[in-house]
Amino acid sequence: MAAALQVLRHLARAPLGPLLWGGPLARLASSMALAEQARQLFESTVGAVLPGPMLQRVLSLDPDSGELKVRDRSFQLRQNVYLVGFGKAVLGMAAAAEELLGQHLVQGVISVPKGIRAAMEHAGKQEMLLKPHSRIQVFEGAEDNLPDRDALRAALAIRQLADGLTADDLLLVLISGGGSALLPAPIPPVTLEEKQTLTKLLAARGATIQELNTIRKALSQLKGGGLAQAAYPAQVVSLILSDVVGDPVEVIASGPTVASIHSVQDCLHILNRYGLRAALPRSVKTVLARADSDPHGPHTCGHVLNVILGSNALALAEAQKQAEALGYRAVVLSTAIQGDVKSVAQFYGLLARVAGARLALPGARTSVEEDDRLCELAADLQLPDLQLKEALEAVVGAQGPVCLLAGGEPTVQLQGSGKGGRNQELALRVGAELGQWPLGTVDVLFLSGGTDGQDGPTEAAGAWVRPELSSQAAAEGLDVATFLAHNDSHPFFCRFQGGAHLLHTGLTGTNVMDAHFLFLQPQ
Ligand SMILES: Nc1ncnc2c1ncn2[C@@H]1O[C@H](COP(=O)(O)OP(=O)(O)OP(=O)(O)O)[C@@H](O)[C@H]1O
Ligand SMILES: O=C(O)[C@H](O)CO
Repeated sequence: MAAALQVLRHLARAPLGPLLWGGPLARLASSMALAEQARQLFESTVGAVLPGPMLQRVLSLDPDSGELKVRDRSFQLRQNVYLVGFGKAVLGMAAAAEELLGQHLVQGVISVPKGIRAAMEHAGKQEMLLKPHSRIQVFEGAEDNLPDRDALRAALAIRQLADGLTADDLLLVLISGGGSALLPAPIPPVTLEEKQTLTKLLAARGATIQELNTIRKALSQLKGGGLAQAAYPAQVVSLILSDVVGDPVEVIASGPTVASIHSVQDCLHILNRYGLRAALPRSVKTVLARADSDPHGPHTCGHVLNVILGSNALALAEAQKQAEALGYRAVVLSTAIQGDVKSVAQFYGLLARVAGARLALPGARTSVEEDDRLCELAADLQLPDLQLKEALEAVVGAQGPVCLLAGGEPTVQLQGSGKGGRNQELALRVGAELGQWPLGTVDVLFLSGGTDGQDGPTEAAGAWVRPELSSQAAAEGLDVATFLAHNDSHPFFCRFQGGAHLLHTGLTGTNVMDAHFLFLQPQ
């Protein structure tokens, strides 16, 4: 038995090859190899968007002249640089920035997720950590991605630093996903607890990140351009790692260095849409009413340079390269996957069916109804960059294993009080969909993972599934539909096959939304 396991482990690490196809042991080994490759591909995807290298691609400093280049703009440094930052990837970004700026950096304050330093130390990721005598003060907070007292303290320290700057100073702002929860500074009389409750309710009812952050901006001193305003007249350079589809700088971390263009009416529409307008606390009503009659109007941000450092597209481009190196025909389907997780799961389920049929028998077609239904599902999701036709054409011409890659952030409308995250819920739903179709002679694996390494309030990054999921779960006494009805994907995957389908990376120190991989391999 031990020897057989050794063989399987070896096969799991070995590149895919025709040797692995055919026969029951070979099928098991092939299945393990596929899962192992999916994990490795996910790691490479994350590796492509680690903060340090991304920052170094955009920033350079001439040590003799003190000229800082940010893409094609130059800034003269004379020990006049201050730094603030907030987000899941900001610790590594700050470490890289401090190294580059040297003596020019006077002082910094960053707000990063609770436990991130210990996690990076534990993982031996020294490049993500600040040096012992760093000039940057670190606050850890926002446990489970919710604004808390620690994050509030960090936000106040950041505001104080920004308030004290002069026209001779340069403020470097490091921004990444998760920044909204790490920079809470509610406008009085709104309290932190009230803001937290409203954010939680909006998220649970399926509000998009654009909607959520429109409300956050209206209730915050620092979001929606407030930080840039506080730093004026200093020059401000914001370096932004995008975790939002389309990289909109006004949405990422609620745009603290981008003037908000939203009106109170926009906020009221959103609150109406999610049935929250009637129950608003008095403080929120007061702040919204005041904003309507604000004589200063919106903040202006002419003194700011906002630069996107990296995004999901960069990560998937690397995944595509790696998958091709492993012998797959790889296609990036979309980097803008959004919409309800149920619709997204139906789309992937049917895509596997349609693509699998074409891969098994290149001349054959699935039924016209199935093709039409797939197009309908795709149209409902409104994915601006979807390469569906190209992907299906690539499948027909592949004559071997195929990997379809996508990225984005589906939305979960919470119905139950269960524990889970977008990625585990999506994987579970796709697993259930795959079980409905006869996939014949094609091996299928679907993986969904959050590039930050934390899927919702769980320790897993995501999960992977195969078409046998529902039947194998039933054999263990686990009913997929029941877990789904309670949004309980995490306990499901913890129990199913002893947790073997969970994707565990620990906090990665970066954050460019989620990655979805669909592997199709002829047997
Ligand atoms: N039980 C659950 N099942 C499925 N999804 C859940 C569950 N609980 C929370 N979620 C979803 O998890 C998401 C929050 O997770 P997470 O903290 O990973 O967010 P995030 O979007 O990655 O954060 P950020 O964008 O700020 O980096 C929300 O979209 C929420 O709907
Ligand atoms: O922090 C936030 O607002 C989200 O992660 C989107 O950037």
